[in-house]
Amino acid sequence: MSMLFLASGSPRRAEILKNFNIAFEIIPSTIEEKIYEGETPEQIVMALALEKANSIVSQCNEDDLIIAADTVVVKGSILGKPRNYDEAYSMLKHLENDVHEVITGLAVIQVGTLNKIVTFERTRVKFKPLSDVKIQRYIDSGEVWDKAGSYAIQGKGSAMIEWISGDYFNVVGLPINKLDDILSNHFDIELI
Ligand SMILES: Cc1cn([C@H]2C[C@H](O)[C@@H](COP(=O)(O)OP(=O)(O)OP(=O)(O)O)O2)c(=O)[nH]c1=O
Repeated sequence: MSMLFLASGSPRRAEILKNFNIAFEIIPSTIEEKIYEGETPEQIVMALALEKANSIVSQCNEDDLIIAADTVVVKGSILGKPRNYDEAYSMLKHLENDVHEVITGLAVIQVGTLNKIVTFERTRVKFKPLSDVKIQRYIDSGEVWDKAGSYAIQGKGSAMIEWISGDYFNVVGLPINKLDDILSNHFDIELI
């Protein structure tokens, strides 16, 4: 019997997929997220998503499908996860009172055939103005650490957001609307 695998250690990605009546297992990928020089954010997130998916192929069976994703925040440069307080502070300072993009690369591969679909989704997000004190308090809340761009739209970060344009779930890390199309059109799997 074929199985669906999510190659991710992100609890958010698993939560999004759990909304649906579809069985899946989690195998976190252990790839080193290296920097791809000279490539666009879209190329980078697609390459990383594919690399994450490929990294668990040896643990699956021929009929299985693997899903993986990679999310970055983009405003001029690419903002990944903050490594320390100063990085979190400068990311949030850079994002406040302006519009940025959240781009998620999505890869779905079929183990036996190595048939693969790799794509990306983009969501625009507008932050409201944030005082320095507010930024400090937000970092102190502890929410920033494992999040691209140092915020979580699904958490306290929601209070900093004026509007978004595009798929909300793409910001949280899994563009579910696009994943639904891929599973349905290419692999005969219906989420709904
Ligand atoms: C912008 C934003 C990002 N994020 C998260 C989603 C991703 O988990 C994380 C970006 O890091 P990723 O490297 O995409 O994913 P990950 O390392 O957490 O998990 P894995 O590679 O094992 O799948 O940022 C939020 O949860 N909320 C947000 O609003």
